[in-house]
Amino acid sequence: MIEFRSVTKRFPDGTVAVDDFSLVIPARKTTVLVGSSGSGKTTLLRMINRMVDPTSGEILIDDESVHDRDPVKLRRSIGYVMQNGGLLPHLTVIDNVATVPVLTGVPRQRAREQALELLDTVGLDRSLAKRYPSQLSGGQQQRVGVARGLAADPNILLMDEPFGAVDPIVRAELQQETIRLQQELDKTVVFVTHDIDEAFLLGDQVVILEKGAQIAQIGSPSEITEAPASEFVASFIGTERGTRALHAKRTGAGTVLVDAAGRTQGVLVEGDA
Ligand SMILES: Nc1ncnc2c1ncn2[C@@H]1O[C@H](COP(=O)(O)OP(=O)(O)OP(=O)(O)O)[C@@H](O)[C@H]1O
Repeated sequence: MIEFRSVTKRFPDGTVAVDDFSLVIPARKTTVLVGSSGSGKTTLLRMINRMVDPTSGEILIDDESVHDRDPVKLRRSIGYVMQNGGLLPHLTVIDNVATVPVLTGVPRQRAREQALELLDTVGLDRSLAKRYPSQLSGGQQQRVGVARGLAADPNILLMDEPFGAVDPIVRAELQQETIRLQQELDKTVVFVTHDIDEAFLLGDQVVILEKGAQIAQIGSPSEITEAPASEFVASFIGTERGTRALHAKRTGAGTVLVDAAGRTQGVLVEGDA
């Protein structure tokens, strides 16, 4: 479990990126922080692994303040996946994945074997292991980024707009892979995005943020769609535009619920009555 207690971050230039933020992030679930650009999502994420330290307040992991942890060790024990994959351009795929384990003392050969297994986990062919990041597609680079984030077998995985830079089809593939990985690996995932559809697809808990990381609403995707807490949330999730309005559609396989764009959102379970 990760807990933010009244956390504020004021940068030296006076910008208050996060203003008195409190949140409990349950273990082994995916929590998505979603909000428009500049709402403080990245700053929140980076305070978990101490890439950024709060000005005031506390962040606890399993009831222990991160402030009492060595920042380097803490950072290596938490997986972090960045938007551009965060790969080191001068290292091959396999060495990119093996870097953190080697730094923490795993023998190089063992770390490389584990790295190959991780390529399987994220759905990459092992034949890519010797390539450099520039020789991969954007989607492949993101998968390597995820493998890298998982390399230290962390309990916590932080993902910062990891699929922001890939095309919509690859993005959808990566989202499905993320769902599969989460079921398989059972990590505490904190995922940042500005895409509400991605948030609803991946999040067990979705936190909608306004400027200064003010929480506009927090809940499961269905709790939020069924009862948006404010005009802001309603317009953010698009209910006003009607894009999320569901209607029933009969198909050969039964009745499904589709949204305004024609995407299937669920299957209607019909009772006997
Ligand atoms: N090092 C810094 N110094 C000064 N201000 C900063 C710094 N880093 C971030 N900020 C400011 O803090 C606010 C929140 O930034 P942050 O990157 O956390 O937002 P975000 O929600 O992740 O945005 P985006 O989706 O654009 O990445 C912004 O106004 C940003 O300009």
